[in-house]
Amino acid sequence: MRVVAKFGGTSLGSGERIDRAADSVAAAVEDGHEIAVVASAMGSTTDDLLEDITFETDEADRAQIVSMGERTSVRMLKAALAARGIEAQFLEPGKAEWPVITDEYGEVDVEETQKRALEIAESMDETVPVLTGFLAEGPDGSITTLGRGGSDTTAVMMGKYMQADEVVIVTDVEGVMTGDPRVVEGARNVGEISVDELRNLSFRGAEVVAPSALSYKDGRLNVRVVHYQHGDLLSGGTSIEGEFKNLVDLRERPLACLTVAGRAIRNQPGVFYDLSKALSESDVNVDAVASGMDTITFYIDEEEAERAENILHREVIAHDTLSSVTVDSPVAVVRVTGGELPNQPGIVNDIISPLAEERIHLQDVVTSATSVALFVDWDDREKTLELTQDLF
Ligand SMILES: Nc1ncnc2c1ncn2[C@@H]1O[C@H](COP(=O)(O)OP(=O)(O)O)[C@@H](O)[C@H]1O
Ligand SMILES: N[C@@H](CC(=O)OP(=O)(O)O)C(=O)O
Repeated sequence: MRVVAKFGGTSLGSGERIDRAADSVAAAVEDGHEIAVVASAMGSTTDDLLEDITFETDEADRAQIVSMGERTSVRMLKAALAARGIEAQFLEPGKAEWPVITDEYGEVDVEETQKRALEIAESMDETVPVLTGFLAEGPDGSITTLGRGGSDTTAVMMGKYMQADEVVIVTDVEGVMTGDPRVVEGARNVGEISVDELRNLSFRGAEVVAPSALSYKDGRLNVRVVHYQHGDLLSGGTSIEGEFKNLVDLRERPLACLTVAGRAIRNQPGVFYDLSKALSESDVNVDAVASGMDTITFYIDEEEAERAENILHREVIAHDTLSSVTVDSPVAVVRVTGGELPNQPGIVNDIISPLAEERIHLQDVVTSATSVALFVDWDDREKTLELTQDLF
């Protein structure tokens, strides 16, 4: 198997941990696998270096300084592998074989990176390449970075472009857990998770895999997260399933939009609970919820509209603070999913401006970490789809 193994800062936090990392790589190589290593900076080195920059610097000097973290790690790992009789070679920006090349805007030059990654892959039957994670090389040969947490991105990108079978992210947790084990009690390994689900979690703060890394996950590449104490790179942990896709998708069936109005409804948390409980007890499936200060809107399948209207009406009668329920249908929803939505300031504006220019009435815009849902009149669905097609 061809595997890219990424060791995060925590798994390289001491000499002992580096020894452990080298043992696991050596064991996999001895079992006949082709292994490439992507290394982060040891422990909190990146944070420490950034904290020490107390003076004015430009981006180029800053990148040079922080790069020392990863550049130290690859030397350590290469030497630790050599001590185990494993032929290894460290790679960093500036070396002829270095693969991660960016253009003048800091975007990865896919063609060049892919070409170089394949060249490295061809050498893997003889040597273990040990690459600095997080770092890239600009068109003028300068060092740049892929942003915080960028080693995960290096690893999945290299996995894809080296045509590896698997990327293993080695870290200080058993895998993707039901909650952050540093905070919640009794967190357990989820075992399997889809790439879309994990991207949502990552954009919402689960550091375990950097969200931008997952954009490189395609269907044929396995990505797994394992604990550094597990020892075996080739089993265990959490498996990340599926393929990352940029998608503009129209829900095929029309929705109805049911709006309950009431005084300062948003400040009455019990009211929202009562309304959704009533719907869920009657098995009404809610597609989306949008709330304003004095309204809560439920989007549900149009066929359920009359039943749901009656259910919500009973709640209006039962609550003094609620005044009415109204229904608007048919409504269409177009969902834009993917890209780097949360990292693109103004993206929602970019999505809705063309709709405004065409005088398409937007009933609601519901955003999540990785998607934007546009609720429009049913008759405007094709036009909305057309106007959002060219986003990616
Ligand atoms: N749902 C989650 N599952 C696993 N780890 C999580 C989750 N949410 C947050 N984390 C945190 O992510 C950390 C691992 O990410 P990070 O510190 O960046 O590791 P590394 O140094 O290996 O890159 C864990 O120590 C854990 O506290
Ligand atoms: N060392 C870099 C890159 C990185 O990905 O680190 P880690 O794998 O330890 O999260 C940072 O701290 O941002």
